[in-house]
Amino acid sequence: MTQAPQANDAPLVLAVPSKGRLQENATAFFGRAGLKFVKASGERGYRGTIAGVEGAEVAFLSASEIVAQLASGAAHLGITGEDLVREQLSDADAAVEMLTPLGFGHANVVVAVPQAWIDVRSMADLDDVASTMRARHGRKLRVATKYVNLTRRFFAEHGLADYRIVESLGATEGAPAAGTAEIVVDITTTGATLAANALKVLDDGVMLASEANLVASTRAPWDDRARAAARTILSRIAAEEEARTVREIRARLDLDASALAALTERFGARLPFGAPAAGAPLTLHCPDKAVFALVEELDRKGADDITVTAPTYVFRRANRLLERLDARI
Ligand SMILES: Nc1ncnc2c1ncn2[C@@H]1O[C@H](COP(=O)(O)OP(=O)(O)OP(=O)(O)O)[C@@H](O)[C@H]1O
Ligand SMILES: O=P(O)(O)OC[C@H]1O[C@H](OP(=O)(O)OP(=O)(O)O)[C@H](O)[C@@H]1O
Ligand SMILES: [Mg+2]
Repeated sequence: MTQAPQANDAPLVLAVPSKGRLQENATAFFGRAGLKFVKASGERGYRGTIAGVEGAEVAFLSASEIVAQLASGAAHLGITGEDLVREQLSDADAAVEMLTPLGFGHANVVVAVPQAWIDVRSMADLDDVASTMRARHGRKLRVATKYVNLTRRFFAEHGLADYRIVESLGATEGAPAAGTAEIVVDITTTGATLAANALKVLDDGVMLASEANLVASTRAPWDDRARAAARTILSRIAAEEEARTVREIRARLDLDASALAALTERFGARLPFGAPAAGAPLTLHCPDKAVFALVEELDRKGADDITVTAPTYVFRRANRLLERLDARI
């Protein structure tokens, strides 16, 4: 049984991107879940709280610092890119639990070569280039990247060994033109930066398809107070997520139990409030994709006043996010 949270327990630390590509989307994401950040004044805005949530502190950090704080246990929960988790943590599966992808911050980590290399389309072709360079000129292929670990792993999987990494912490795509490397490994979304630098992605050169994730630390001090705050936060996030993908359908229609069961089964719907009493309206929750097919079926069965709404939140006892967290801490 869980104890009542103690006031002197450590609070939950939620790490949120404070700059860069993920910041705006992360704040909007929590906002939709009814979680509003309040910046602590006088602390230069690096710390804050969540309006109406006891026992939680917000740390505003860069996406990469968030990974470090989750790994050390200084933060309990954080939003960051999967690319950074995979790059920065060699023991990601032990240190953190990826609770859920968030549907924003999509970007691919890719191997890109000069467009002028018209015969080089695959990692196997690149391997040939690297071997030839080594044999003919005694030089190793230079790869500019900040994704050192992901690159080593991916190249090893493709049996490519004749290369050298040139660590790059900015303007990586410019390295081939500047003459500091032959090829690059970098992150891309639109491909505009690669194109502007006359680079192309190899056909099998997508190392990782990344997006922003809600990530939990297994090493943070999960006192009862932090657990209680996590419960509040994750139940709101799950309630918003469930609501976003569900439609509520109400209708005037009398069906017997077996017809109702067949209907819910066929459309992946639920009866959130059970079978209606005689004469009472029928209420269904169905996946948004199934809504019109279900409406048409209700119509065929003689229903009237079929009313479809999108709920704001659906709080359910079964919470996938909490279950994932509870399994790890
Ligand atoms: N087009 C993109 N380029 C880079 N990162 C992207 C892109 N789209 C989404 N991301 C995600 O955003 C994360 C943070 O990148 P961003 O460049 O915004 O951070 P930053 O705080 O500016 O850090 P840095 O100074 O190291 O770039 C990336 O690791 C990746 O997960
Ligand atoms: O495929 P695209 O849509 O063109 O995006 C890719 C570019 O965006 C990122 O840089 P960012 O703007 O974050 O600058 P940074 O290198 O200073 O992080 C990334 O490092 C690429 O250079
Ligand atoms: Mg950046």
